[in-house]
Amino acid sequence: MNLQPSTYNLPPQLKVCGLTKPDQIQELISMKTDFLGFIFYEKSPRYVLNQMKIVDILKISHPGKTGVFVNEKIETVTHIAKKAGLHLIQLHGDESEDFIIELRQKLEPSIKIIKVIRIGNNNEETKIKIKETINSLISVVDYFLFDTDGKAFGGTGKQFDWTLLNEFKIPLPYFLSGGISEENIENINLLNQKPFAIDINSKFEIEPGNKDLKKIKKFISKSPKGTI
Ligand SMILES: O=C(O)c1ccccc1N[C@@H]1O[C@H](COP(=O)(O)O)[C@@H](O)[C@H]1O
Repeated sequence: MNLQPSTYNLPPQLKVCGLTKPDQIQELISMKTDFLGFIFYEKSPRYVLNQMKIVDILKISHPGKTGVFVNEKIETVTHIAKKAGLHLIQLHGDESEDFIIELRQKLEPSIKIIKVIRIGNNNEETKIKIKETINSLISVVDYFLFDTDGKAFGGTGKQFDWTLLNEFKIPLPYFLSGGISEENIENINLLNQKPFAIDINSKFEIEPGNKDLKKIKKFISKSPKGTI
């Protein structure tokens, strides 16, 4: 294969989020996507249950099926996790430490929890919020995910100032997210502590929930995963 010279490096793992089409999911699996993200938030234009049945998700054979929830009831999260055979739960709202502790008790022990920290403008207030959130959640989650704080809970297509992360020691592996695209990924080199995974979504779509597989393929082939 004739690879073009890469201008960026990628972390070891890739998550593609906002999936709604079974044929695209199969192709992403054959492209060795590590995490498949399904959005269980009714207000999202990528709400998976508008396009697929829960049993269709159950039938997908892949070890990184991730359910994205926003301020959902514990009973709903645990019910969907079981019915869809999820391996990871991504909490993308304002879920508290107590909520996560209770959720953890009710989930199958093998299910990992990703807690999203949404990041606003680069200022003192934001820094304090990030520090406090990290410290309060370190022992109750498996991964952090840093995304941009915007009007919507997620899928904003907007990037936050990644250099803000250099101000903290991040005590868990983390996913980097928020408007990641071919144009801005090279800024990953500015990060002192590299992400465990990147999470791509709206910048790789033809329309919400309809992924641009050619674009994703090109993105991965320009820089094999694990080059950082
Ligand atoms: O994509 C959505 O519609 C969505 C809705 C509610 C919560 C999370 C959502 N997606 C997550 O948002 C981030 C960033 O996406 P983008 O690259 O900025 O489009 C990603 O982690 C998705 O899991």
